[in-house]
Amino acid sequence: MHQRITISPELRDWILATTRAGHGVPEILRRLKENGYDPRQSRSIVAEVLKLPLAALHASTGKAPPRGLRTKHPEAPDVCIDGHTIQISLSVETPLLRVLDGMLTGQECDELIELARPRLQRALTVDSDGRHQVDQRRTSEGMFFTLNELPLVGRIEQRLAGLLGVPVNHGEGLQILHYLPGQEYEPHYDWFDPEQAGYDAITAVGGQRIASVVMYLNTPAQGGGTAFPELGLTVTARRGSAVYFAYEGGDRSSLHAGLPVLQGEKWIATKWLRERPYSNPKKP
Ligand SMILES: O=C(O)CCC(=O)C(=O)O
Ligand SMILES: [Fe+2]
Repeated sequence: MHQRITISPELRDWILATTRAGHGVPEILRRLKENGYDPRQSRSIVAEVLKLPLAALHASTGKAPPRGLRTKHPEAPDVCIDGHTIQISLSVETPLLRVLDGMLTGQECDELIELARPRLQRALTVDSDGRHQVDQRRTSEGMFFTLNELPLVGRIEQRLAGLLGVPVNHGEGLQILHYLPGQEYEPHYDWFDPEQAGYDAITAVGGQRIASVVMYLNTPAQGGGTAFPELGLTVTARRGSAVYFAYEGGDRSSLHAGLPVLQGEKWIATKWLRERPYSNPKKP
């Protein structure tokens, strides 16, 4: 399991001393990079030690923080969209996170699984040049629906748009993932690292990702929850429920993982949202 990012007293002292000596954040980030620190982690560490909002550190990288749309965060107890009621059963403010019960009906879950099953392929991740690649950190199988590909997909996308106040075309195509026992998705961020070589290519259309919704299509017999190690929180994978989390400007507390399935299998549908229009919905 991934450890919470720990900041050694020496590193903390060095950051404070370097700041007091008159060096700015860009210089501190440059020196950390020279010393082998991952830039995304460095920004989080510096933000924490200097008590700066993480988004402020984007300025140090020469990349603008997201300036497009932001999601509206659903508020407890319930939200009703087109006659479908979703229960907000847990709310966290940092990171912005909501557990959504009844996001999908049991029948919608079953239908999504059956539509996806014949189209599954080894799930990929996006590499530093913006290309999709096989990755040992992600051992599940998956597939993507295009936007509004089928009436069921379109209905779910409309529901998410209503719930989060972001038009459907800000969404990437719905991704279905299937995990077998032992399979997992190791801790990661869904937002793109501005320091990453392929950042400009990945964000050229749609801009930065601002939020994710992971919808559980079945209840694994054991394991398979979504863990947020910075919070010490694991969201139970339960058929029809979902976890929504937002991370505008890059938020390291949104670190999360699909825990290994211990028994049975796990199916999820993930929707990633961008700050600007990303997809062209298929006309119904
Ligand atoms: O499998 C999970 O619970 C998390 C999936 C996830 O993080 C993703 O699809 O980005
Ligand atoms: Fe993720």
